[in-house]
Amino acid sequence: MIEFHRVTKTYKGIRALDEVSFTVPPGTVTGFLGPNGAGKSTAMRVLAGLCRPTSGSATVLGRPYAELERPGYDVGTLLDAGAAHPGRSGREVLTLGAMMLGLPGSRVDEVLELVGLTGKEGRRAVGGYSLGMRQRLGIGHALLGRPRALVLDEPANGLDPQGIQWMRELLRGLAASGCAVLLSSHLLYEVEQVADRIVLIGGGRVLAQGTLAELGRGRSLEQTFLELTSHADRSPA
Ligand SMILES: Nc1ncnc2c1ncn2[C@@H]1O[C@H](COP(=O)(O)OP(=O)(O)OP(=O)(O)O)[C@@H](O)[C@H]1O
Repeated sequence: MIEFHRVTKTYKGIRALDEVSFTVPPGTVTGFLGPNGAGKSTAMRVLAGLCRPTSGSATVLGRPYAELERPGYDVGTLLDAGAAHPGRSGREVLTLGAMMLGLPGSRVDEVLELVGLTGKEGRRAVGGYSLGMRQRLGIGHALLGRPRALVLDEPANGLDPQGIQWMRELLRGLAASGCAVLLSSHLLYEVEQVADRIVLIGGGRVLAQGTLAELGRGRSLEQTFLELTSHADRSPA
């Protein structure tokens, strides 16, 4: 379970998040949507312990990230596909991640297979990877510890149609095994295919949340998105 409880985050003069509350239940994929600058990445960074909320709490399995005893096994995150060192190979990036979690080398092979970076691709330097390959590596890194919650910031960017289909099946499979998946994306059609629930934010506030059917009431997700976000202004910090 992922839970945001009245999370506010202000930067100098900017209220990036304003009393944001929602949950991502286990066994679901929750699509996290909002226009550019809505606050999605900030919320995910707060959840992953990369920045502190000004007030409120964001928790995984009932605890803030910093208080998790085995964070790599509790929550996997992909927040920036460009974060891996460009001089390391994909296999080296995953090997370092596995070592930090105390996982055997066989888990690296499993994950390389899972994300389709086997053989030569796994041995290439990440600096030479396409965006789609970096996303696959980032998803693999997030999955190393078979976490019970997964936080993915725009993982479909750069994936080709096969890659998008692969990711859709992967996320549905993870949710079926009980994982709580929070997925941000601007690809509304894709979110419609994979998500059980939607949280829509704009101007740092939750504008709507619920199942696709509850939000849409017969409209497409795109129509709902455009209608609800057209007047979302940010309140002053
Ligand atoms: N480190 C920072 N310092 C100051 N302002 C920031 C910082 N990070 C984010 N912001 C501001 O917080 C607001 C929310 O940004 P955020 O990146 O969370 O939005 P987003 O929904 O992820 O956008 P996008 O869809 O464009 O990725 C924006 O106004 C942004 O400029």
